[in-house]
Amino acid sequence: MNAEKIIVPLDVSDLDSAIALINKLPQVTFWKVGLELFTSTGPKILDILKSQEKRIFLDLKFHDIPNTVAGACRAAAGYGVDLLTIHATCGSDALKAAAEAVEIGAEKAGTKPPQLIAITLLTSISPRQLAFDLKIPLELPEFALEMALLAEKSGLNGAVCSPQEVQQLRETCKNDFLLVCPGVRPTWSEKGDQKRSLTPSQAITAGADYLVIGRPITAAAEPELAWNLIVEELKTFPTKNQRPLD
Ligand SMILES: O=c1ccn([C@@H]2O[C@H](COP(=O)(O)O)[C@@H](O)[C@H]2O)c(=O)[nH]1
Repeated sequence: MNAEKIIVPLDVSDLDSAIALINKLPQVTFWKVGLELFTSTGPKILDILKSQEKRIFLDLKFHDIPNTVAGACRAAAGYGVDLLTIHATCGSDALKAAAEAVEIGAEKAGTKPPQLIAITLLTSISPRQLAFDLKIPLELPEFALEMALLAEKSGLNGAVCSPQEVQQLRETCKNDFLLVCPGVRPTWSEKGDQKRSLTPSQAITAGADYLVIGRPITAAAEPELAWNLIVEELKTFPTKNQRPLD
């Protein structure tokens, strides 16, 4: 079912707004908790989502030295979430330490380890910014691919990439390497700060396992209508990669 491949971010600042959004969109089975909500309200939202049997993407995008990311991953794995993020640019030592830490943290908490996925390059970065701000001397698709391969080699379960790079990653990485795409924009929505978008059907056709779609749904005048339009669009595009998380 393609609707289950859509992850909606709870990009709000307080619990009441998060609960209101969850109640407004009961069809959503997979929610993302990110930096804003987790920093302002802590892990309470995870219990709320779990009590409603929702799947959870804890998108904290860890970026630090190996010892520190390992500690953070051990703690986050104890929450029993489905997906957890770390930046690939932490480097292989930190990625390996993080991959080991989620297993340890989950075992200690008696829960299933999250799938640890690496941010390859934020979808808000343009090729020009990669070259001139970040001074990375590679073409953007090559850099994203290298980051995904580093994550794969370091024992991670998948990567976060823009829909524009997902086909190349799908063709190069192992079949069971999860590819999660934010920066997805239906034709009728605004791009905002996203620089490397494709439409939901293009992203799925290119090989994305999951799409993260926020403002086109959550900031729409009628979020449920926006959700339905996206689900309708995806119905005509059978998925190549039927890989449920469990
Ligand atoms: O490279 C990345 C990594 C994470 N995100 C997150 O996805 C959502 C996208 O929200 P939209 O409203 O659909 O733009 C947001 O929570 C980001 O933190 C990303 O956009 N790009």
